[in-house]
Amino acid sequence: MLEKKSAALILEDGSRFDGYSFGAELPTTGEVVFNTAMTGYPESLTDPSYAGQILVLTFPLIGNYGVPSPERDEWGILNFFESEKIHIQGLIVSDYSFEHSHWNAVKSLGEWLAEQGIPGVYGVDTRAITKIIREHGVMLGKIAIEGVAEPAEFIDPNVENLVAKTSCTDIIEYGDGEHKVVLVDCGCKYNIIRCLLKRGVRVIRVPWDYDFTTLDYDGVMLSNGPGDPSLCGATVENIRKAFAVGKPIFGICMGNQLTSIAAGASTYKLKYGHRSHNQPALEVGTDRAVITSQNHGFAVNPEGLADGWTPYFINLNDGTIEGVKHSHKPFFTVQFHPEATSGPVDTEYLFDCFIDKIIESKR
Ligand SMILES: NC(=O)CC[C@H](N)C(=O)O
Repeated sequence: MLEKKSAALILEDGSRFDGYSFGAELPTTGEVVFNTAMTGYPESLTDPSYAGQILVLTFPLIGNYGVPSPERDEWGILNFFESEKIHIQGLIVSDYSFEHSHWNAVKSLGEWLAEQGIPGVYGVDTRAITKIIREHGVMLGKIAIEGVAEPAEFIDPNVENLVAKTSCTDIIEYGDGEHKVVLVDCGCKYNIIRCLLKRGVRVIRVPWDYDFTTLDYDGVMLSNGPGDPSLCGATVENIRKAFAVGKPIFGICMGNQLTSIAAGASTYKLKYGHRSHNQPALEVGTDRAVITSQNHGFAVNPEGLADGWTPYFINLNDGTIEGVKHSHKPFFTVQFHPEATSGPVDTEYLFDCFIDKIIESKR
């Protein structure tokens, strides 16, 4: 057992939660968000959409299965993580498991956080923190560590273009499948690439602001990504050009928000985000609901959507828009994660719909 060092999460409203440090002993500041999923911390921590955020996990027992091996698949993609590094700013848990056990674990969660310079706090009531955020709305926070100077100010990560910070900077190609899909990397999760590759796609991953309409492609995949969608004007311009090209477009999360903006809608910040594995979404015009994995703090206001565009899914908890689609063009998007990892795979069929649209549009 490590020697206990005190650490605390301090919220903008002055509330303070005292616990102990694990991971890197580096104070930090960021936007405090909560996720209610019971599993998937290796995937969540490496999801680039969490950039700038201090993540609070409501499920109490965390770290019990350690951190998986960094093995890669034939395309060079890490098998058990969603990107190359941890993207969260800090981690807050209730009951940290000092002793992990899993066939595939190569280290503990605390060691992994320490290695990557990310602080963690354990021994706090993460459900109490969540209740405060739900009442007050999303807040900034600081992690303070005993014996180390506290960050002077609360810093809001969303004023920066986090997509530009997490996107690739060069074009990367994966696979040799028959369908050429441009993947616009706004801070892409690896499972989007895996879901495309296993469906016979050659993936051409391009930076967030790259004018992909100059390339030869069969379809466009717009990825998830961190921060405020209204800061990604360059991507929105390129999506408008892609509307004119007319080839299939599929957007996920940030990709949904940017497509909706390109189609005339706007985005706003939710009181607190949707981050869990059990968000119910209704397919508009049907009786079919799907259980979805989500991780977003912004949402689409559909007012202003151009003719032909309609909401695709609606969140059954709060009625927010969970995607848009075009009535006669092969364009559709979702706010949730059909590539959920971890999380329910109910909506992975949407990748098949995308491939079907590509096949149809090639005819
Ligand atoms: N996962 C995502 O793509 C999130 C999109 C955006 N950053 C939001 O929080 O709403």
